[in-house]
Amino acid sequence: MAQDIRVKICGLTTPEQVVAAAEAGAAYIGLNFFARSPRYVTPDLARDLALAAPPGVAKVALSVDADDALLDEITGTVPLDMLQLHGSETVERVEEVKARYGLPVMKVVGVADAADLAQIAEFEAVADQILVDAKPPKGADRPGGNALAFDWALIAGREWAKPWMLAGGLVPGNVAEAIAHTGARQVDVASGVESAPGVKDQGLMRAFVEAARCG
Ligand SMILES: O=C(O)c1ccccc1N[C@@H]1O[C@H](COP(=O)(O)O)[C@@H](O)[C@H]1O
Repeated sequence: MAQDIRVKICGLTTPEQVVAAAEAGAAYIGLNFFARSPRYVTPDLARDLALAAPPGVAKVALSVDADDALLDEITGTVPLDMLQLHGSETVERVEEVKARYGLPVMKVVGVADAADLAQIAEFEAVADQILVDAKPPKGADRPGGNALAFDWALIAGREWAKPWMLAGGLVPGNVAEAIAHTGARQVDVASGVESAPGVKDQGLMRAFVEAARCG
């Protein structure tokens, strides 16, 4: 039986990819403003992508330790539903961003071992959602989008007060198992539905959403 799982497809770079993600059943699309990412988009391109999204699909801006100038430009150019903070932003910075832009904030917590989970409790006090992602490997040149999974057993059976998403190394072939292990009701994917870095594949997006919902 189909489960009510919400999927975020992150790092879309063309209007065609946005339409394909929505048709595949994505509840959220992610627009990536981290300049070193193969999924990076300028605010002007992101505006076109956001306008290509059908009503009901939430548009999420991913940034990494962005200053106010960059967030001012992004939020002033792109119609958005949520800000995803994917760097080493503090609890105080999350509060500032929420107050300044009036948008829901999803804070990312990178997990490699049990000690990292303490951060979730800190951030759920201030963020609207938590994205639980794999911690990047040493020497990685970006803090996410590394096709790396963490040990899902670390969060099996955990419950948090705020809505949360699972990310990190998810692909059509493992997303059902990840959901079964962790109890996630929302999942996020970037590299796992691509034919090349930054190029989303319609068939993989469909397969991912179907696997997430149907197991
Ligand atoms: O996708 C990126 O390039 C990226 C760059 C910088 C920060 C975050 C990034 N992506 C986020 O990471 C998760 C997991 O990625 P993956 O599925 O393991 O490739 C992704 O869903 C984005 O939210």
